[in-house]
Amino acid sequence: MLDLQIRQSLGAFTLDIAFTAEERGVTALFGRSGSGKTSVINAIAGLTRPDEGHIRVGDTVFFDSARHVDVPVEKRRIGYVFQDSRLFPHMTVRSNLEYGLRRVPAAERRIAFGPVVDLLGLGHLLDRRPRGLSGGERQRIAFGRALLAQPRLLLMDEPMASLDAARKAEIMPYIERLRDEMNIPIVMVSHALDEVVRLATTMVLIAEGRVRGSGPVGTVMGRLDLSAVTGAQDAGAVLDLTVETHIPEDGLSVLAFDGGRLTVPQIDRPPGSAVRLHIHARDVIVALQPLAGVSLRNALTATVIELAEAGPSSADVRLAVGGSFLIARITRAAVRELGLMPGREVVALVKGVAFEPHSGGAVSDRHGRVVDV
Ligand SMILES: Nc1ncnc2c1ncn2[C@@H]1O[C@H](COP(=O)(O)OP(=O)(O)OP(=O)(O)O)[C@@H](O)[C@H]1O
Repeated sequence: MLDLQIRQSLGAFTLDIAFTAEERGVTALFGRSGSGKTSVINAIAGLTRPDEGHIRVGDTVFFDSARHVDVPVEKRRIGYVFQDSRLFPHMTVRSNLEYGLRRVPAAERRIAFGPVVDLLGLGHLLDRRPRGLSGGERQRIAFGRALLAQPRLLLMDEPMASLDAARKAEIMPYIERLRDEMNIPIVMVSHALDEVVRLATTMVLIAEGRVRGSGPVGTVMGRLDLSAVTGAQDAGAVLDLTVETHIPEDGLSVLAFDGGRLTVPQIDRPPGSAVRLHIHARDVIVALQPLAGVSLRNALTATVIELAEAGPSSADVRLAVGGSFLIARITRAAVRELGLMPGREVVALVKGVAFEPHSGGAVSDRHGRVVDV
């Protein structure tokens, strides 16, 4: 368990942050510029000192003001990856990587050079120098260097912010592999919702130095009160499903979760794989009963949980589907005409989904694409 509770005055700005997160996977600190995300990871790294509170990772206490614990930066064994890779330009890729390894006594090394090079696809780059490599390649080397320093925790501050969309698409699968195969907790700062939805296990939404919501991504994204913080354009829910079966003759895959099944264009992952879907509120339609004679295949039985205004003419409807949530953005006139209110059973029709692969294994080129279903 990652357990953080800190108060810290930074000039006129006050950071007052508390959250817990699973150690497994990626904890994403998400918020606008200036909300305090970097200040939180600087405190975790030990680069700054909170006025009070505690920072713990599992049994390891980095900071605890009540117990006068403040482990110095170099003893925390935290890997830090910045927006720009900060590699040594005069050294080869191999030497840059070995720099991480050499800082740890041989007896304490449990992450070895070869597997990290394989994991990050760096084998063909070892004799090159950082100059001339793409931004994505340099960032992969920075991940490798941080990993080889045998960290207890990996901090990533906007690791994709300086990359264009194509490079970002290239590097995301490597971050997924880090997440799924290395068994090191990762705390990542991001202000890009697509990154958070794709990579995060736990999402911590930060605004003005405070946590507005935290928990599993699907739970945080499914809250209507937070859609203004995440960005109204992006309102929508996240579902974690499992590939149940493929229907090759129709080019379809059937995905299952505790609220039912969704049929999507065939995806390149074996049955049993975990798949994450980002379902935008504008792609969900609400009906009072199952519709006959429509081309949409995906209809889920749902219960209205909550309604909120989303604009002069629109409303967001939060729907429970099994243990998961969907959000539908519809007109306020429709809310009135359908008599929608909390507790009402409805049918949620899903028009489109975006794939966000969320487990190890091969990543196909379909991932990340928005498709109509
Ligand atoms: N040492 C400091 N002294 C005074 N103000 C500070 C200090 N450190 C941070 N701040 C202020 O704290 C606020 C939060 O900064 P922080 O860099 O943590 O935000 P952020 O969410 O990471 O933003 P960005 O995405 O732009 O990096 C900002 O208003 C910043 O100016």
